[in-house]
Parts: sequence; C-alpha cells; structure tokens
Amino acid sequence: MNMDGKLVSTWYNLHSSVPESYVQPAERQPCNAVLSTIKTIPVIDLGGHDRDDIIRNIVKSSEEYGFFQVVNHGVAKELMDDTLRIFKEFHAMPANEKLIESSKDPNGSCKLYTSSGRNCADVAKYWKDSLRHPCPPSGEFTEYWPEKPEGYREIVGKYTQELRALGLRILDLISEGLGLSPNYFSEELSANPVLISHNYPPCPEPSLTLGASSHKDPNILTILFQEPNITALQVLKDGAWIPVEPIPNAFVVNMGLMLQIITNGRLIGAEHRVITNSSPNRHTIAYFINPKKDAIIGPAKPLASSTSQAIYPSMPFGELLENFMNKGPYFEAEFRL
Ligand SMILES: O=C(O)CCC(=O)C(=O)O
Ligand SMILES: [Fe+2]
Repeated sequence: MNMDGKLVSTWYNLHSSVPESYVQPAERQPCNAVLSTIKTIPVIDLGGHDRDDIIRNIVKSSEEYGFFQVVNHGVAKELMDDTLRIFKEFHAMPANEKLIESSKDPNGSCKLYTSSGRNCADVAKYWKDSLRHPCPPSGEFTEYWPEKPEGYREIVGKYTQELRALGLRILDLISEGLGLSPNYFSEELSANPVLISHNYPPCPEPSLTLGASSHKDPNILTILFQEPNITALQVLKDGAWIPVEPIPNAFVVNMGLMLQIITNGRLIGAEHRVITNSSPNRHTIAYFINPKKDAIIGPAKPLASSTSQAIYPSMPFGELLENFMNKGPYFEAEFRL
C-alpha cells in the first residue's frame, strides 16, 4: 500500500508494524533516548496574587527550560472541553469530509496535512495528521475554516480570542520582567496567530517512530492544550528529555525562536518532540503567536546594549522564517553574529 500523502488516521489500524518510511534513524528512536532525571517542567499559578513572584517564576522558567505550564489562567474549562471535543470530532470524520472542510481557502492557508517532515534534515515521516489555519483577531480567514463539526467556527473563534488574550497577558508579564515596554508584543509581533490541531493515532511500534520531530517553534510563543492522561510531549534540557505530563485544564507554554532572538538569547526556544503511544488517539491544540511577515525581528534595544551586545542580526520575520525552513538544525549557528 502506498501511504504517501495519505492521512495516518486512514491506515494506521491496517498495520501491525510501523511502515519503513516511518522508522526513525536509531539515534532518534524513543527506545534509545536519554530521559531526564528532572521529572517535569515548572508549573505557574497565574491566579496567584503576588504579581512580582509570577513574573520572576515565568522569567526563570523561560530562561532555564523555555517551557512551563500555567494553571488558573482564566480560560473557562467548558470552552477548553468544547474545543477539544470539536477537534476530536473533526479528526474522527471520514477522510473525504475532512478534506472538503479543510480545503476552502484557494491559497491553502487552511489545510489538513499528514506529517512528511518539517525541513531538510528530516529523513523519516511522522505519525500524525494536523489541521492548520490562521486565526487573526481581525476575523480574516474565518470564512475558510471548517463548518463541520457543527459549531466549529463559533467555538474555535471564541477559543482563539481567549488564547490571544492569555498569550498577550503572558507576554506582558515577560516584558515587565525583562524591562521591555508594556504592549511590546501586542501589535505586529502577534498579528498573525495560527492554530494547529494535531491528531496522533495509536501506533503499533512507539519505540521506533515519532509523532513530531525534535524542533524549536519558529514563532514568538506557543500555547498548547494537551488532551489529559496521555504523556507524549518531551522537552530537551542538558541533553536529556523531560516528559511534559498533562495537568487537567492547564496549558503548556513555550518560547519560540523569535522570542529567543528578541530577548538576545536570554529566553530559550527549547527543542521538543512528540513520541507516540500504542493507544489511544492523542489530540493537542497548538496556538502559535506569530508576527506579521514584514515585522523586523531582532534583539530588543534594552536587551542588547553596550553591556551585552546583540548576538543576532535583525531581519523581517518572513525572511527569517525562510532561512529557518531551509537550514533546519544549522539555522541557529549560522544566524548568530
Ligand atoms: O502536540 C504536541 O504535543 C506538540 C506540538 C508541537 O510541538 C507543535 O505543534 O509545534
Ligand atoms: Fe512545537
């Protein structure tokens, strides 16, 4: 059977082993991974009353791990549950219906794809299907979003509005902690958010394959909602993988490479990856805060002064992204001044 381009969800249950094209090279196979002795990433209570303490914890976690989880973040549990339900129902629809619902944009910004690898360094495929579309605050693109399952646009529209507010709130806390002006991120640096709903089907040989490659997100900030009870996301720290166990109703927050550049390397866009499980299906919803294509990305003035020189050049986001896609893992070393 030729699986090229076919959604993993359409054929995964026909196999008792992982097809050759999905077998990762030995050094990337989860069975050969060094797991961290650190058991989890920091958890930050956004409902706490000591604002300075919250800021200190956010900055410290972002410097040390590039990742943390947030609880008491203010997004209603009902909205999170409804959004997860909508995406579970979407991925459970027949393949032809999913394709119709995700192919409304003639320019292809709203799409359903299966994972063929992210960049030039990928040699094997990844065990997942993903639905992606822009979700800007302007409401542009909503006409291309799926209309099924029923309520999709209303629920996902509300969810993306709430996630934007949460993202800007976290970025404001970061700005305050680092001495950047309030609202530093609230205009062109966050104007082009994108939502991706990932579906990782059950896998017959989780030790050989991956759900997502080891990567850094090429954006400002990512807010991830993980389905409860399934641990599969891992963060690299000091050469070892830390599992990110889902906490009920929490979000995982991670710094993107653009935030690493803007903070002149102070906050880290950490490598992370996704392993697979033999059961059940795993769903996650990733909200990516992205700049406008022509926004200039470079070290912020207060963080790259005479005492700590800029370690990165400045460049429009669109150009930087192209560089990142072309160079893959070599990007950072070549991009540094
Ligand atoms: O699904 C996950 O657990 C992580 C997804 C992710 O890293 C991404 O979409 O960039
Ligand atoms: Fe990611």
